[in-house]
Amino acid sequence: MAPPNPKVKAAFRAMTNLGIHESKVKPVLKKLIKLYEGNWELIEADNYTALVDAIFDVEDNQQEDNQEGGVEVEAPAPVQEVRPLKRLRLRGQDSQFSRLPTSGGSPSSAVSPVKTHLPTSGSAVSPVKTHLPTSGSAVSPVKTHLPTSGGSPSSPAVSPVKSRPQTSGGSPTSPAVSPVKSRPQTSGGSPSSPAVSPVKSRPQTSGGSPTSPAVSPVKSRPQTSGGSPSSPASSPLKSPKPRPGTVPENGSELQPQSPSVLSRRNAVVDKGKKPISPLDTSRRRKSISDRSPSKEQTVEPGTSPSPKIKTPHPYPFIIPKEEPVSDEADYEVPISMVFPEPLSAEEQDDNNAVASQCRNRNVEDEALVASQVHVFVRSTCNPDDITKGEEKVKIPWVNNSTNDIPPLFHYMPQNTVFQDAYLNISLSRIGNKDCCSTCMGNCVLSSKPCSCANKTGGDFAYTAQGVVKEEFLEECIANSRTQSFTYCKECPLETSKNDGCLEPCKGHLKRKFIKECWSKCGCGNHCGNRIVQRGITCNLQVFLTSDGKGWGLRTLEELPKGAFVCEFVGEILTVKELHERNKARKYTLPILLDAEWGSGVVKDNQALCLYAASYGNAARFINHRCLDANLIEIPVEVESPSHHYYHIAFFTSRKIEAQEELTWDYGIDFDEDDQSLELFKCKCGSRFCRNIKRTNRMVRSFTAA
Ligand SMILES: C[S@@+](CC[C@H](N)C(=O)[O-])C[C@H]1O[C@@H](n2cnc3c(N)ncnc32)[C@H](O)[C@@H]1O
Repeated sequence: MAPPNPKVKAAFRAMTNLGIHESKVKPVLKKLIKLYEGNWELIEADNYTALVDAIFDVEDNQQEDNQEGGVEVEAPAPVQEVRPLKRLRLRGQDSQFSRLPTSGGSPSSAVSPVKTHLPTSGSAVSPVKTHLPTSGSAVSPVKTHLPTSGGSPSSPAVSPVKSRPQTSGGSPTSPAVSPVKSRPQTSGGSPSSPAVSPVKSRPQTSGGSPTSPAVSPVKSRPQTSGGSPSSPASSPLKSPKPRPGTVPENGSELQPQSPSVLSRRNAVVDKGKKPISPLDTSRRRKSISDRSPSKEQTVEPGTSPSPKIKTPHPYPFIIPKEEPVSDEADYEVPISMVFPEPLSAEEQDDNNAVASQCRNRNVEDEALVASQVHVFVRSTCNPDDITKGEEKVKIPWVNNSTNDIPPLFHYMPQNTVFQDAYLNISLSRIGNKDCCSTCMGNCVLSSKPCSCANKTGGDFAYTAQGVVKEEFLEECIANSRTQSFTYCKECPLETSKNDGCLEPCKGHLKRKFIKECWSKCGCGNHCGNRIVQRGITCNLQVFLTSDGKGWGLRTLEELPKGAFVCEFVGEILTVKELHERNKARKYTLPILLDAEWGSGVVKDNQALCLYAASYGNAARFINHRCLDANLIEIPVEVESPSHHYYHIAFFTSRKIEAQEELTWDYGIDFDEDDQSLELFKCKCGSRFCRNIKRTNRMVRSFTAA
């Protein structure tokens, strides 16, 4: 028999000093060693906080289980024993994850007990108790079963916490927030930087208070038949009131822009273009009629073609490893988890610091990192599903080349108001022309276009097969390339800056809208004119790109031309909030929901944008490609009869092969001469790359001089 590991002995000793008996320590320690892949630094850090946490949670769970089953709970441990453990655990929670968002706006104390099962190296399944934020006080108990490392071929590595594949019963809730469309920017392209968000706003209502915390349902997700009452997906979009500037540093660097974007100086860039004045046409894109059929380099060598195939472990802390603790059989280790709520700017900083420290493994305060990492890992980095069960499909992530993990963010399946945005979505505002209340079944199969189709332009945008019609799609693509703009007399973006320096409107891209049927329509949820609102249905995967763009999103299945991939989801901000955020955090370039701004009906304080750095969905991982990207964004009207608020949906602009990276043209103008705007060095690889052209021009002019 191998001599006892001195680290194990030291751990026992430390626990004994805290009054915890060896018998309680041993099984938990064994699990922890596996969970942390034998990384003793994490276990020992902060006087064995992780171990104490786990032991404590085991006890908690045992007690809860006993209570649930009506069984007499064993006598509580002496107060002296328990207190120090509680403190340790609570301190960690308080530091970053204790306050949970609720749809009601106030930090919620309510949590949804969700049972998940931790993967184990053997066949045993470890039940893990998680506490998820709820949209209200409702609690939805959800049981999840994690595959064991040996059992599930789909598990690339053992994940500390496995969220269950979504289900009809409704997913656990997620912290509410709302997306906004911004553009990616940033110097150097941080792989950890979050994302972008599209959304569009509608003409504000004159009576509505822009600052009203009114909650409006933004996006319904009809397909979750069971619809958890606590699911934020079905709840209004009002988020709690986090402090302004809650964007993680790395997230703030990622805002892609499509419809419109802000520069660091708050200059508007539409479709990624440099601020353009009505008189300045020089910066507009030239129309290119033939789209390049070239495909992105997509398949990462050695990556799994589908989530079903086992891939090398992407995360260093979660891979079980042989450890000489004991030869006892694996057993269940319940661990309590509290999911985070939107973090304050400071907390975001802390989190980002933790994440980057984890990556670099070059930290000054290992103890701090270690004490936070286990919570972070459990709640955020499930390699089997970044959505935490919020979507109908799982979206795994893989990284076969480095130890990097995806950036910290809160997965959110639908846009949610950050604070002041007023959406004014109500059934009473949806008139007869705005819905097809007398329709039945599937509108798309009808020979006559319904009212919704009329609003789309006289015909349905979707075919009976559920893809965007060729003609409609081609028009959208052409519009995005030729860039036709409208201009405000007084642009909400400029006036909301409130800096005494009113600049002319930079222009807002004209777009073709799709109007989908919705709840006030007579048709059913299966109606073919309800595509975007059903959410993601294709198999996607987040992966670390091999060409320096950081993380990217790819499809694991072949997608036909015109197929819906995902919506751009993020926080819904007013442009005023956006400016405030930009003051607090430089380099943020959100996307504007500016479809109606040129009409003059949108007041400054009602103009909206989307911001996906902190809260968003899989779209935050979509990288930019100049001109011949394989996705096109199309604004989609679902629940709002005007274009004050709307959704931005990504559809394939051509057939896409399985394993191809999904890309979107952020609309960046690499000729940007605004010194305050830091753009990443484009590595899209397109032969139309605007950055390459710019570089070539610079070289030429340099040589000429
Ligand atoms: C919306 S995020 C996309 C996801 C991001 N790659 C990540 O790792 O989180 C936008 C950021 O990705 C990087 N990026 C996107 N497209 C790129 C490109 N074509 N070339 C270089 N970097 C790119 C830039 O850092 C940009 O700020």
